[in-house]
Amino acid sequence: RKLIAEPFKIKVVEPITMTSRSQREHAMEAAGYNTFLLNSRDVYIDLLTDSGTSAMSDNQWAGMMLGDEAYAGSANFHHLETAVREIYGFNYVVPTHQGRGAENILSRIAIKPGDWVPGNMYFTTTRAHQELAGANFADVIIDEAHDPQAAHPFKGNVDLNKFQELIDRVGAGKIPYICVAVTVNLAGGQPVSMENLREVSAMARNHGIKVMFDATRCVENAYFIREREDGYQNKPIAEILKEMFSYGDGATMSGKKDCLVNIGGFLALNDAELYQKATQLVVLFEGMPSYGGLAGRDMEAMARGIYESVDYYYIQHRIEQVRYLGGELAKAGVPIVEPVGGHAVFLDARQFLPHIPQEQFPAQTLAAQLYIESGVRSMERGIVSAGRDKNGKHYLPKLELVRLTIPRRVYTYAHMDVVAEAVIALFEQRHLIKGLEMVYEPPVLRFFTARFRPL
Ligand SMILES: CC1=C(O)/C(=C\N=C(/C)C(=O)O)C(COP(=O)(O)O)=CN1
Repeated sequence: RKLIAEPFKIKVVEPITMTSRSQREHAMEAAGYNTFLLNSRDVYIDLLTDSGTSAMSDNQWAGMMLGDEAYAGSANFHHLETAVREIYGFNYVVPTHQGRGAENILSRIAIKPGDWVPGNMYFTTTRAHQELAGANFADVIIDEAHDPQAAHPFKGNVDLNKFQELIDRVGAGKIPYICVAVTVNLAGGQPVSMENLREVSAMARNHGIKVMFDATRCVENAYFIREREDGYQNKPIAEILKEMFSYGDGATMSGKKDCLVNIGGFLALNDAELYQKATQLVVLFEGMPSYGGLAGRDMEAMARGIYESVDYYYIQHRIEQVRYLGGELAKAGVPIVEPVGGHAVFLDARQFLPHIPQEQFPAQTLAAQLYIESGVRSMERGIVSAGRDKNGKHYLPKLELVRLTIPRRVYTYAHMDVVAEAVIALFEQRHLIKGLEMVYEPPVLRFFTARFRPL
């Protein structure tokens, strides 16, 4: 594969340092074998998340100097509003401090206790806010999404039969909206096809059910449509994105991913009445509707990031770099989720460590061991992230994954090679790896602060 050179040159660098194995063993033990609890200074290559960890451009940094910090009516808010209207096509924008700020508001204004919210697989904070507002989450993603080896080109697709079955079972009146994530993080950064969006939108609208996107990685989704769907081969990314969102009524957005900022998000809506309800709540949780918990400079950086994110050469490099890492691992026989997703390579911890039962947290174990081996930080996306159901039983997800999440415009191919070498070295000695037991379990979103020790 001919490497696609970075479509940027480096102007500022942030030195990174390598630690010794004994330093890493002590750091991992002190962090309770939870990579979320490691200190950044002890991490060599940080693949914990692509959220808020991307590099801003000189254009965005210039925007930071143009912060209109007026409490109300900031010029930067109007820039953000214009960018959302132009690029995503939604009428109204409510800025929030990040994605979950928007999820909180959407859930509270749209959900009544006892409602059902179907979605293409769950995401942790999204489902938490839906359940907090009294909804039941229903997974309506196609079966292939739960099979790490299924090579379906659009594993994020909604299974229309599952959606219809839910409507028949609970009634459309109990379903305020369907949440369509583009891409699907926990399935492995998997996209939804335009055809599926069209069909989901038609079915939802026939029943008076709204379509709300989780737009967090929507540009990556647009790239996969351009690459894999007939009729979209040479369409500009911005045009594909606009069509995607034309099938929905709004979106929650974590700007910390595809808007290329370190903090920021928004709730976008088309319905004036819903927007009015959102403005009544945003003042309670985030701030005035014209800043929503963000400084003017942050809104400016996000507005500029929205325009930059639809540049073909930027997104082509981003996706191909992730795919390069996946390819290096697959070539060495390391089990990964196929096809390689948009923002990360997901190691299949079940196949990597078949001798470790799910109750001994194989993905948590693998992430901890990879850090000790190499200083590379990754994230557990398995039974620990899935948490417990209302009756206190562990959810037992089919996907027990370790996510190697690639920040945007931060690492080079040399870093990808170092990561691949480390994972392959660990794979060759995988039979020596032992499981973990959980010694501290928080009640909500336990994966952030849970602690473990080796068995
Ligand atoms: C698909 C999706 C996400 O991936 C997401 C946050 N993701 C994180 C933090 C991640 O590491 O994947 C959020 C929440 O966004 P927030 O971290 O509050 O800006 C919503 N939807």
